[in-house]
Amino acid sequence: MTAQLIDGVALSKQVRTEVAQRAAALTAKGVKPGLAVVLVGDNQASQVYVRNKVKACEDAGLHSVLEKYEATMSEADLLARVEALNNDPAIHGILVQLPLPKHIDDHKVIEAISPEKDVDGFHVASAGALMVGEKGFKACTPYGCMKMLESIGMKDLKGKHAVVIGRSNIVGKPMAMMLLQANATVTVCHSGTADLGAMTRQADVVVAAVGKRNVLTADMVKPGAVVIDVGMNRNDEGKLCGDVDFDGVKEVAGWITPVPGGVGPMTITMLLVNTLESAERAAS
Ligand SMILES: Nc1nc(=O)c2c([nH]1)NC[C@@H]1CN(c3ccc(C(=O)N[C@@H](CCC(=O)O)C(=O)O)cc3)C=[N+]21
Repeated sequence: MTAQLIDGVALSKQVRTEVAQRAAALTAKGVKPGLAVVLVGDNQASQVYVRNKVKACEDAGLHSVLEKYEATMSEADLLARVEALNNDPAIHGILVQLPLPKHIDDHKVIEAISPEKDVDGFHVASAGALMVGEKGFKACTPYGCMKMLESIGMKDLKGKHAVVIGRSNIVGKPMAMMLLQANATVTVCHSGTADLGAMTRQADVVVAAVGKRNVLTADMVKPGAVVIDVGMNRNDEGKLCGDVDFDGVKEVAGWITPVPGGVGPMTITMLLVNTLESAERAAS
């Protein structure tokens, strides 16, 4: 193995300690940061993620509320709950867990969240703010990836070429914008890209965010490159794995993030950071 590991658990611990200190200071001033997590339906994976988020809040001294609803909940009822949370002064962040049941329009629900409480960074106003370099909540997963780069001395990416694989609204697109903001030269690849390997072999930083195993293999990586794996898949044995062929790529890359223990924990960490900052803004 030539690559060094970027440990998302260790980095999370560091950042969450800071969050806990700032949350305690704010609480002492009478404002306890609060996150509301809304879960509709009984998606197994969602139950686990949501529990992890609530536990992370508790550990950092944030107030959290978990609202669970039946899969049959109407869209109108969900929109009414979001509106109530928008108006609840004890709540500084609102997260509506995706995916939502099919009869509910997720776009409509996300747009109903007040941008001041959109700690997921999914609202059009948050995406727009990122696009034009204004203040707004950054989507937690790409934000966590940027923190990981910062942790290895790559806060400024001037002169570096970053290749993002994937163009989703929640990871690929905001990731590209954040890398651009950090002065990288950015290429976004996707299912319509003719020769993915030709692109990734030029990259100093590769971010894989497709949701498919082995999208990035050793032959596609420039020696010494930084490889960030956003994927969350199951292999044939049912084990959690990313989009990157970790065993192959770790022999070529300079740095690599593991799955599990990489981007996932950082996503939750940045959710705490956003919630804390929302509360700090509300208190000032
Ligand atoms: N409104 C909304 N916001 C989200 O941020 C959101 C969402 N909906 N829907 C689902 C996805 C998924 N997601 C994860 C976050 C952390 C881990 C995580 O911590 N994973 C651990 C392992 C967990 C395990 O063992 O299963 C790791 O990678 O080490 C996973 C998945 C947030 N999501």
